[in-house]
Amino acid sequence: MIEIENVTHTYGHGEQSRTVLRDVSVRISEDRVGVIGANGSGKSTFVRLLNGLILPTQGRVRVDGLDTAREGRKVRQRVGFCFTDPDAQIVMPTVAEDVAFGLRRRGLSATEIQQRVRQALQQHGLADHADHPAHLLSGGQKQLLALSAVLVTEPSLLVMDEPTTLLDLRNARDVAERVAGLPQQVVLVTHHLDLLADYDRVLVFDDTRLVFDGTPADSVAFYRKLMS
Ligand SMILES: Nc1ncnc2c1ncn2[C@@H]1O[C@H](COP(=O)(O)OP(=O)(O)OP(=O)(O)O)[C@@H](O)[C@H]1O
Repeated sequence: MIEIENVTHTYGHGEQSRTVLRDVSVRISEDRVGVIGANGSGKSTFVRLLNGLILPTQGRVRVDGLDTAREGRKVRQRVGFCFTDPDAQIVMPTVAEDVAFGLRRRGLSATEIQQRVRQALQQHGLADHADHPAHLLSGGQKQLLALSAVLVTEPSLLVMDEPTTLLDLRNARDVAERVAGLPQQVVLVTHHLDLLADYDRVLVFDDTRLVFDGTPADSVAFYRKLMS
């Protein structure tokens, strides 16, 4: 369960400050939740609140009862985050090392780590690339690597901020289909509205506010009208 209570977020201080989210309150228990809205409307800021990457200036964010401001480490163990650009997430030289990186400090044996890494790579079509240099993968493969590196840690919530924006249509569909089949709760920010057709709920942001909250069809219709 995600609970957002009266959250306002302001970047910077004084004259340079900029409020980008205003008084957002929402409780999310559905498995598949989309987040849409114009550029700069506050979507990324909203989802970054969910794993404590950003702390609210006012209000409170809780994930499974854990306050992100007080229990950031525990929250981050539960909440996996995928960015638009997988290069921002790839930290190790080879594919297998990168997936293993997220498992450090989890108290697992080397054998367990190897097993989990092998399984994650198999699940996401990277089994043949385990020893390849990560930076030489294609864009689509890099996003699958980023996804594998997050999922290997077995989060209960997966937050994705426009993970298909840099991908061609085939790779975008591939990522979306993999995400659809996951056991995790998923919160997906996207401008690819068709990816949300089967989602349980879609939130629409506009100019710092959560302005609509409904089914994919209703939310997309609202958003299209907003943009016309
Ligand atoms: N670190 C920051 N410091 C100051 N302003 C920021 C920072 N990050 C984002 N902003 C501003 O906050 C506003 C909301 O940004 P945010 O990235 O949350 O929007 P978004 O809806 O995700 O946009 P997009 O669809 O373009 O990714 C934007 O005007 C942006 O310039």
